[in-house]
Amino acid sequence: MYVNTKDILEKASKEFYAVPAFNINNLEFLIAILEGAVEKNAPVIIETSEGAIKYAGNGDPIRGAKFFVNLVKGYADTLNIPVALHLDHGKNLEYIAAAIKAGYSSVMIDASHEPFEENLKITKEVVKWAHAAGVSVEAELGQLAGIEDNVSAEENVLVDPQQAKIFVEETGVDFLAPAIGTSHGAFKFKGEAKLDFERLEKVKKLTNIPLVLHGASSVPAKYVELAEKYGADLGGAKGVPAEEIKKCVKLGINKVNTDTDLRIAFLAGLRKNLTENVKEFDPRKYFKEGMQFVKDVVMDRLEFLGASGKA
Ligand SMILES: O=C(COP(=O)(O)O)N(O)CCCCO
Ligand code: NA
Ligand SMILES: [Zn+2]
Repeated sequence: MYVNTKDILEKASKEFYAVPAFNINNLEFLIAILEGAVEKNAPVIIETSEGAIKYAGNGDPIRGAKFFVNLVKGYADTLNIPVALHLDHGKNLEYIAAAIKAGYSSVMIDASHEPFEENLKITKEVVKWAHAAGVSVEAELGQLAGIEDNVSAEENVLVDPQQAKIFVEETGVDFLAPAIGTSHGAFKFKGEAKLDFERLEKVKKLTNIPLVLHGASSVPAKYVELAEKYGADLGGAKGVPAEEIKKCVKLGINKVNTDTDLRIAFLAGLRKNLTENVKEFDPRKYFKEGMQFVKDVVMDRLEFLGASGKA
């Protein structure tokens, strides 16, 4: 069933588990994710970046947003697990408005690159709009490094826990993404993964709302190696070890954004299948292996985040 993101995350926050938010750009990833969540009897959040909406709407945000709401709601309403649709990294008010109007469960207003007061002001506006339409809101404090889609920043700016308390009280935001050292994309961390757990613990205590971990892909070596075996060049790819993410969940992270892991898994399956079936030209056949790998990553993540069986 199609639900509000807040309902999924409030439950997770109370019971200290996390729900993955998986990015999609097409039908194949959606099917793989939802079938994996059904198999694990788990809640799941589907999210689209503004770039995904632009892609699906061929440049028109209203068409793209409606496309994804109808696709996700249509599929979710035939399932017995809770499914939410979230706008990831909303920066452009035209896209945020299109998502709210189309019927997204929630939207992120990412004004984290603005000074604190500006971020607070913009977020307050979006919360008013979204709540009037029954849509929940995510915001970000601090900045992640890393480039992906139209989301980029030079270096990490870690969240200030005192600011987080004020921010949540003043804006009424439903869930918050505190920057604690992760970054987007397949090439995270210069050296070892370094997440600021003390900072995270303080933010949870001071805000007491569901928290979001961005840049949470683990970049599993087995799919990197398989993709490279069939011609990809992902040299130096590195992610957040699952154990580190599990520590974050224990400290109050409840939504775990995952995009890169699905991209690499699909790439590995697609390259493998195309190489091994040179006569195949039916996409329903040559996409299958990539979809299976995406489903495997989804089920593994639902398991280690503690979302399995929580539908
Ligand atoms: O935080 C994340 C996930 O990051 P990753 O999967 O790269 O670790 N996202 O918000 C999804 C990707 C951003 C724009 O495409
Ligand atoms: Na988000
Ligand atoms: Zn992100």
